[in-house]
Amino acid sequence: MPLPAQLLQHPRCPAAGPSGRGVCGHTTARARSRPRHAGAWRPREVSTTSTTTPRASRHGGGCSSSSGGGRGVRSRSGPRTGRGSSGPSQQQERRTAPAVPVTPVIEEGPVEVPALGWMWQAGSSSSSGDKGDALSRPMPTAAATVANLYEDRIKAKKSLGQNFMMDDTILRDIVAAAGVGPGDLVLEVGPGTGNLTKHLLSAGARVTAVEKDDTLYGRLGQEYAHVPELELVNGDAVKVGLEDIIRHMVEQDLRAQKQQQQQQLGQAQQQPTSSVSSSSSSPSATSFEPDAASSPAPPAAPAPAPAPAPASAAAAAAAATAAAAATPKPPAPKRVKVVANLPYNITKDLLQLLLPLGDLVSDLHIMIQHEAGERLTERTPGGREWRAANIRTLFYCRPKYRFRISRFKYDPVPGVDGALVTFALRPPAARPVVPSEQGLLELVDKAFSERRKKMRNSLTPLYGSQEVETALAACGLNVDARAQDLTLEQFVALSWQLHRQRVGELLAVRGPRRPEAKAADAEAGGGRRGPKAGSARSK
Ligand SMILES: C[S@@+](CC[C@H](N)C(=O)[O-])C[C@H]1O[C@@H](n2cnc3c(N)ncnc32)[C@H](O)[C@@H]1O
Repeated sequence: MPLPAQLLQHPRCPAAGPSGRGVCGHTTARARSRPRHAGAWRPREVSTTSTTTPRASRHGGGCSSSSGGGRGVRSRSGPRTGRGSSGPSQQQERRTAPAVPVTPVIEEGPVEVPALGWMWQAGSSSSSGDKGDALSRPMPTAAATVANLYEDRIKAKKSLGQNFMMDDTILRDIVAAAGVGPGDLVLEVGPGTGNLTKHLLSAGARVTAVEKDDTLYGRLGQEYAHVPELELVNGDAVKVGLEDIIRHMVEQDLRAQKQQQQQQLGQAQQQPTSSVSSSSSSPSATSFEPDAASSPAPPAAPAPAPAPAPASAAAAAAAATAAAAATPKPPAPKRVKVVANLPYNITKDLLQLLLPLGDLVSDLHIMIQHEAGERLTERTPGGREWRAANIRTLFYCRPKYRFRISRFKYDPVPGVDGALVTFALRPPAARPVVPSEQGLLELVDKAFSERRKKMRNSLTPLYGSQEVETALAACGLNVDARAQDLTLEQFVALSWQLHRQRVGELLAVRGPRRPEAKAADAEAGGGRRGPKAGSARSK
């Protein structure tokens, strides 16, 4: 685990974990021998003085040993709009700040663990447009922010799956793989120390993050209090009502987009008006200039030409089209991206919650256990790893295994490696057509519940054995098939066939239906019909 030079393993650190690899990121004995911060992490204070030396910029707020009596990085930045004023020296500093890449500033000499909150100082918001300031400020590494937790004697909670990512390169890779860019809406589950959050924010996303741990939520809340791009929710992501939260994100953004569009329209309307009014105040001034120079008497202004009537209906249509093109389209709702280093114990529940939300969510990019990632992205039936979760996943999305992540990049070190997996969600209209989504999922769950049994036996609580055999045969499948032999398409065909058989039975009992009921049915079905029996051949 590469660490900044000054963040060597603390020899007595219990958090070094079983690996003993020094991933805890604690400070060296030298650094710790200095007066410990009253709290290495504090609510962010806004100082309007500019007294910071580069060294002091590493100190947390309130550290008695830091020059300027406050967090260097804060005092240096000056306020963002509405939060105090920046003195001339600060402005000068801002102008001259070199636009270096966002990398940790490694300094010589004794250092403290950098305080959390590397960039969200006044003037650093993406909305402020003042990037130079943010970029010139030291950014604590992911490892350092974790070390900061331990400095405050906060231990990682196993029950909450707290294995913090320690490698900024991986965090950047995740954000890049997720294609997060300016203006994107991102839901993060389990921000923890904010390690991933800060990379999402620095990519320009608006982030809503749900954290269950009260302590970590409290720390983030104070640190990012003045960051409008981040909204924090305290709660269990599985129970907090994620769908409502996501819907709210989309609606809020849509309102903001509409407001922005109206403002732009207002500005655009003002501009042509002023140019028209200036030209009308000195009509044809430019065109008459040469004549004015050669003749004392200005020529008479030509009579205004009558507005040309549209030569034809085609011209009128063209004019209407041009007018329509000039009218901006109303903004479209954005779909949300979910990016998270998930606690492994809630992966399954969260996927069940999020995969069906393809109308609101475009894709999930989640760090999960490597083995779980391999299983969920399996596409070939027949193996022991082919499960109900594969069918469900493929029904709702296209899963893709992106890259493996060594367990030694986390602290504490978990028992297994991680992986980044992407799930590109299908909007509801792009999913396979089935008689009932719930019915298909029940059929799949039941079929896999006793995977070693033949389906004509495992499905018996839902369907009779003969009924299943008939349906399998009608779909061109082996009547002895087991759940693990079938693809998603074959399950879809089977569910249609079973549905048809049931409807047929009902009709046989009730007798033929009246034509008007059939017509009503056809209308309700919207023309979306299932595949014909026999269209799904067994492999
Ligand atoms: C694996 S850590 C990831 C932390 C951080 N994002 C990182 O990459 O270092 C998982 C985070 O999820 C939080 N968490 C655990 N269970 C949760 C739940 N049910 N709802 C929301 N957050 C949860 C933990 O407190 C922890 O902060």
